Amino acid sequence: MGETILQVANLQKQYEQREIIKDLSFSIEKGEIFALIGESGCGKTTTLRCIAGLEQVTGGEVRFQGETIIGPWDKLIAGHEDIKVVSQTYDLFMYHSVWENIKHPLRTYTREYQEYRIRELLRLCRLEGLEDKKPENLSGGERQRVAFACALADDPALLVMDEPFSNLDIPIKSRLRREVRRIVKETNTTVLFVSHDTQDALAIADKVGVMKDGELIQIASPLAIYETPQNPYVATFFPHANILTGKQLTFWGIVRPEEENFVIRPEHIRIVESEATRAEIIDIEYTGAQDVLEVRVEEGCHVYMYAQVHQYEIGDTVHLLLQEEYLHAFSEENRNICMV
Ligand SMILES: Nc1ncnc2c1ncn2[C@@H]1O[C@H](COP(=O)(O)OP(=O)(O)OP(=O)(O)O)[C@@H](O)[C@H]1O
Repeated sequence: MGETILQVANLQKQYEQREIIKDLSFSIEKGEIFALIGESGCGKTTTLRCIAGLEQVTGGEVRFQGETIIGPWDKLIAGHEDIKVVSQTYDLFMYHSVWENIKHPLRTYTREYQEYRIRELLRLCRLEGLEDKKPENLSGGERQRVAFACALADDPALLVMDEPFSNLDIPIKSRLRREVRRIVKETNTTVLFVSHDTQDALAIADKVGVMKDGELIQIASPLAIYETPQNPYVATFFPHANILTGKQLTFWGIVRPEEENFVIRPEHIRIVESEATRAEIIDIEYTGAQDVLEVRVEEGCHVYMYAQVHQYEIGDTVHLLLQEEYLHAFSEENRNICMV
């Protein structure tokens, strides 16, 4: 077990009598990347702001490096000097060079240290050659890296990022996610970030917390969140999840308690040559690398699965194999927590 750097205990936050954060508890260890994911409006940004000391909490406590975080009502300058927040808009000085931007958080250090540290950050964030440019003339991905360099400059104990990849195109996003993880691990920085994109969380987090209506409904590794979601809500946060009842599993000859609910991922349903379960393809979505098939097994029982592109047509009859070893059952008390 590593050293716990942040502990959130029974956090609550109300705005005008409305409960936004109900009762939130989790902790982060030093060097860990923690992703908070959830639908729009579920309270992710509010949680980040409470943790960073930018909002007054209504109840509970945030402890950072063993000390209680003080809210803005009790502090002249809101926030904590060892927690750096990177906002969705990056907050850069658009008319000053990249060099000047990174120098700003280092202004209290000696000139020699500033030079050394800026060069190190330019290398780390792959910004060499861009130091004289102004952010207004950079691409979205480059701006994001500058914001990241600025946030890391003063070596914060905790980096808090709100939707860090939301304004980026998909190819840039995927590369930047890998870069962020590399930099964070290289510098042993602790990161808490929020996203509504589950791919962000799977790609870079060590631990994921899924939020729903101001509560955390599961905290686990990306693998466990994907493979053993606690309830249908978490399961369907990832595309094309198949939620099946025990009764529907009998179409595949699988015998399980009829009233139980299960999830099976699309990659674990396959088309086979043998006379297995018959089904009809009712829709096909071309995604480039593969086709997503929607297949009707029986009236009221449709599943999603993946196939090679342009191999099938709508109306084709196929035989399906469901890999039973990948079936995951929801417990009774969690089975009804679904997406609305
Ligand atoms: N200062 C405020 N005063 C009143 N209500 C607020 C305030 N800030 C946020 N809220 C409300 O709290 C709820 C949660 O907002 P929050 O920004 O935390 O959600 P979020 O999960 O980060 O959403 P998104 O993914 O869309 O950014 C929303 O209904 C929002 O309208």
